[in-house]
Amino acid sequence: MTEPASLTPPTLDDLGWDAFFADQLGPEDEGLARGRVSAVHRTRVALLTPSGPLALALPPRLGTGDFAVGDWVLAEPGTGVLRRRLGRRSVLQRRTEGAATLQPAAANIDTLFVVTSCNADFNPARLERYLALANQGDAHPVLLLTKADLADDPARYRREAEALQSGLAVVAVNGRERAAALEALAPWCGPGRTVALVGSSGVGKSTLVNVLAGADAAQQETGDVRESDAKGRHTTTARSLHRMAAGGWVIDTPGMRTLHVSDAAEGIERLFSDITDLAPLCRFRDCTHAHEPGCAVRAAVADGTLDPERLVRWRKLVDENDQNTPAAPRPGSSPAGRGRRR
Ligand SMILES: Nc1nc2c(ncn2[C@@H]2O[C@H](COP(=O)(O)OP(=O)(O)OP(=O)(O)O)[C@@H](O)[C@H]2O)c(=O)[nH]1
Ligand SMILES: [Zn+2]
Repeated sequence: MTEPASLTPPTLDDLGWDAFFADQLGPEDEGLARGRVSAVHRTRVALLTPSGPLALALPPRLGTGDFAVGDWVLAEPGTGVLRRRLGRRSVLQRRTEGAATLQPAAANIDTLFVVTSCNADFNPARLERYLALANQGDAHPVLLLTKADLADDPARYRREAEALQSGLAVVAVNGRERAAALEALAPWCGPGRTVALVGSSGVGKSTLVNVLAGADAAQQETGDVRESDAKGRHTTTARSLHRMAAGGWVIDTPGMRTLHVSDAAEGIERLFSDITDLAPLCRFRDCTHAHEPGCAVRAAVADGTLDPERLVRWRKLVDENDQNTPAAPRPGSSPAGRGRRR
């Protein structure tokens, strides 16, 4: 009799180990356990390794906040004592209220599924924030449209979604139709691949995680558990890595709903490449595309090739990002001189 897949420890390849991580090893790392962070709790970090689960033993000075689900670490076999965390290929991070530094939420993700339903939840400005986050963290975004079955004109949502970022893959998916959903998402979910889901409450993320990860996700938090909370709050703060039926891994990412962009200038630039690609054609090199003569961006709005609302949203997001991103100290500027009036 063969063991159920969920009881067989994954191989390194299964876990997503590849040359990017192998290249970070030196001779001194010989014999260390290579583990992938499967859950980050307030006081502990859980690993998956080819020899089974392992609890990471952290030195006293290190909090669990330095780790993200999906991270790769080297630890002493047996004791689980941390040696070091490996460099990340991608990371989703955000600044939480009052925090000075960015908090990593998930690491080494290949694909970020940005989930929205085809109804009032569909909000370009919010979706653009998620896309900027994915771009900035080097995770490839894919937009998932749920509840197309309930929409009068699902094609309209698809058109609007495709216009959010050049080349963006948009997939209509209904988690209540298991086989079709698995097939639609298969390109991103195979062995060694890691996906994460973001989107607002009620769009169908839990339903999709359950479809993708089946029994593995059911052991953890489910929509049922959360619904039992009368105030609609999450009953857990942990994020975790679930093995998908297709061989890859899915990270559910609670706590990434209210999204304030910061430190995401490059992600925003990629998102709005239709605007940023035009900027070099403006007469002034530092054109703000607001009032300057010879502005190629406003010309594109005038001739109908650029949606004026998109320009408004771009400006808002850039401003928000500037406000939330602590300015790097400029050479030669003293703190006292910075805010001075002339
Ligand atoms: N008709 C239809 N219903 C859907 C679809 N996707 C999800 N639902 C339903 O929408 C409701 C919300 O789905 P959830 O998976 O709990 O949504 P969620 O995004 O996880 O929400 P939170 O748990 O609050 O984060 C459930 O009743 C699902 O059955 C879809 O494509 N079509
Ligand atoms: Zn301009």
